[in-house]
Amino acid sequence: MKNKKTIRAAIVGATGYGGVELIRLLQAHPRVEITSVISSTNPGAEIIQGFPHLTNIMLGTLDAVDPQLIASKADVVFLATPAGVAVELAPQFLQVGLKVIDISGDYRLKSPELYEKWYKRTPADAALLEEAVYGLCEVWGMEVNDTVRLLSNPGCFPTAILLGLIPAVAAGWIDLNTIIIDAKSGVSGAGRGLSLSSHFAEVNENFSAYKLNKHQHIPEIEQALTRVAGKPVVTTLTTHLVPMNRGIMATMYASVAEEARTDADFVNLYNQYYEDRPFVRVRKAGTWPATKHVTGSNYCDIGFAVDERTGRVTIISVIDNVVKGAAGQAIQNLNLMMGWDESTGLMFAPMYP
Ligand SMILES: NC(=O)C1=CN([C@@H]2O[C@H](COP(=O)(O)OP(=O)(O)OC[C@H]3O[C@@H](n4cnc5c(N)ncnc54)[C@H](OP(=O)(O)O)[C@@H]3O)[C@@H](O)[C@H]2O)C=CC1
Ligand SMILES: CC(=O)N[C@@H](CCC(=O)OP(=O)(O)O)C(=O)O
Repeated sequence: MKNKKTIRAAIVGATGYGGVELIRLLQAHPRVEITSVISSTNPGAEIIQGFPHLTNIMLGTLDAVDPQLIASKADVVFLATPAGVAVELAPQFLQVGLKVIDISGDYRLKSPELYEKWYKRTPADAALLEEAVYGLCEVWGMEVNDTVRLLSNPGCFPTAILLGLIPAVAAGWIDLNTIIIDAKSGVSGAGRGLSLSSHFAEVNENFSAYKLNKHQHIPEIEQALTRVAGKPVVTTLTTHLVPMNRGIMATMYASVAEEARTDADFVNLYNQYYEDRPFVRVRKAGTWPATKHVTGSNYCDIGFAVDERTGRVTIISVIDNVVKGAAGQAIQNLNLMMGWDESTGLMFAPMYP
């Protein structure tokens, strides 16, 4: 597929938040044609029936989940489906020769036992878990190329958290035993399905913590940090739901090593680490990002505050969960798989206000 001028893409889960965002971004991508949008529950329906905002943009009807049909129409398939679905579907799509980009958590953990423990589901085939490439572009983008058949897109919280922590961990600037992560997400992170916890009256004017010490992103974060550090890393993550549609803010705390004394030290380190990476923006010392600074975009913005009094650093990292945390990063990975510039079709500014 490398350097092919254009490719044809199919989207499974096209009626969910991640899938609809893939439609929005891919329809404006200069080298991708969306040739199939797929629904397991409503094949045959017109896509604009449920999504009037796509009027005049996306025509046609939803296809069924039929690997042979999809392979006849597309080169690559995005899976924007709930946990457990890609375990079943990815092997079928690979079998018919499609490339697979999975935005669920099904292929992120290398250990089947860990997946079973944290997701409480049957894990994917161990050989496919081994084969899947974890596409955190700014860190392991060099592994994403035309040989990749199965690309596992990082989770929304892990994307913000890992981009915020990895340069400091790689440099040995923070004490690995002291990392605490406090993260907040807008409600779209929970998907489009109805549930009591995402009900307006439950979320509006409210701020709640959930899945304490049980969040499925904990092993994903630890797996990545362990890989970077070269020794086991464990961490505490508390996730919160905040009354907004999009956005994740991850606030990380850790004790700093002697050589990392000031905000400016961190700014320089991160600017070096992310040099030439178009989607990470490091804030100047003394200024910090807010979720609105990245809304609707593929950016991750990061800022720092070193406290000489406590010897700790606070790192703040923000993303749009549906873009950089899902559809945008998935397209960034597709660009790398295709040998295209990683920013192709993704260089739009955030929405403001
Ligand atoms: N929302 C977010 O910010 C992020 C989400 N993710 C992950 O991405 C995935 C999708 O998330 P999101 O879009 O929010 O979820 P949604 O619940 O909004 O959408 C999921 C879609 O999957 C489809 N689906 C459900 N079951 C099946 C099945 N058995 N076979 C095929 N399709 C099925 C449904 O469409 P239909 O009924 O029409 O088939 C549904 O619209 C999840 O794994 C999520 O954890 C990752 C990062 C961020
Ligand atoms: C607000 C909210 O509920 N967010 C979800 C994000 C889930 C997600 O994106 O799941 P995977 O990355 O594991 O696929 C959560 O915290 O579970």
